[in-house]
Amino acid sequence: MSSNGNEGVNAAKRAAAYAAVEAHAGEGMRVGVGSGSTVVFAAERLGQLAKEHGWTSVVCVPTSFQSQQLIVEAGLVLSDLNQTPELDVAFDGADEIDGELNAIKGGGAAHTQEKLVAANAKTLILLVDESKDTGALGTKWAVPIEVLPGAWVVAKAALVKAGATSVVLRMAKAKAGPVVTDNGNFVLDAAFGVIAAADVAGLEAKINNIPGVVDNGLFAGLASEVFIGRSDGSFEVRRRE
Ligand SMILES: O=C(CO)[C@H](O)[C@H](O)COP(=O)(O)O
Repeated sequence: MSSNGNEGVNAAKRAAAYAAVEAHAGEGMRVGVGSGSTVVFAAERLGQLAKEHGWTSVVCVPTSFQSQQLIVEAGLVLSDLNQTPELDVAFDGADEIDGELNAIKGGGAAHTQEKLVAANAKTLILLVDESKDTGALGTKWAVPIEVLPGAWVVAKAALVKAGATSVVLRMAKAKAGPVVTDNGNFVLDAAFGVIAAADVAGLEAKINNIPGVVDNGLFAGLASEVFIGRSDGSFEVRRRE
C-alpha cells in the first residue's frame, strides 16, 4: 500500500483501466465510455493507444457529460447511440461487484445512460479497485434509483413497500437542493441490505416496475469481465463463466 491512500487507490484504478483497454481496444472499434474516476484512466489510455498506433476510426459513445468531456480531451471521435447504435465494447467503473459479476453503479448518478450504453455493447468490461470487490451487493452501497422529479415522494414510499430499509433523496454538495441527473431527474439511494447474487435480477426488475422510476443502478448479468486493480499496480481479471 502506498503511503498516500489516494495514490494507492489511483494506482489500482489505473492498473485496472489500462489493462482492460490494452486487452480490448483496437482500430475501428465502437466504444462505450462510462463515467467516474476510474474511467478517466480508460479514456486516457484509449487516447494514448489511438495516437501511438495511428487509429483513426475508433468511435466513442459517452454515458454522461463527464465522459463526453473525457472523449474530447483524449482526442477521440465523439458519437451517440442514435448514430452508433451498436458498440463493440463498453468500459465502465462500478461501486460494488459480487462474485457473479453483478454490479451496483450510479455513484455518479449516470447509471441510466451507463446501462443503456452497456446494454447495446457486445461486451461490458467493468474496471474497479479492490475496495469494490465486496463479495455481495449492498454490503457497502445502497441502490441508486433515478426517478422523475415529480415522483420522488411516491417512489420512495413504493420502495419501502418493496422492502427498502432506508431511502434517501441524494442531495447536491455544492447546491442547496437535490442532485439532478444529466436527464433532469432526481436520485433516490435505497438500501435493501445484502443482496444475494441470485436475487439481483429480480430486484432490478422489481424496482424498475415502480411508476416514476427511470432506471436503477443494479446491473445484473451485464458485465462479461471485471478488471480488479490493486494499489501495487497489479490486477486480476474475472470472467463470466
Ligand atoms: O456508476 C458510476 C457513475 O454513475 C461510476 O462508474 C461508479 O460510481 C464508480 O465510480 P469511480 O470509478 O469514481 O469509483
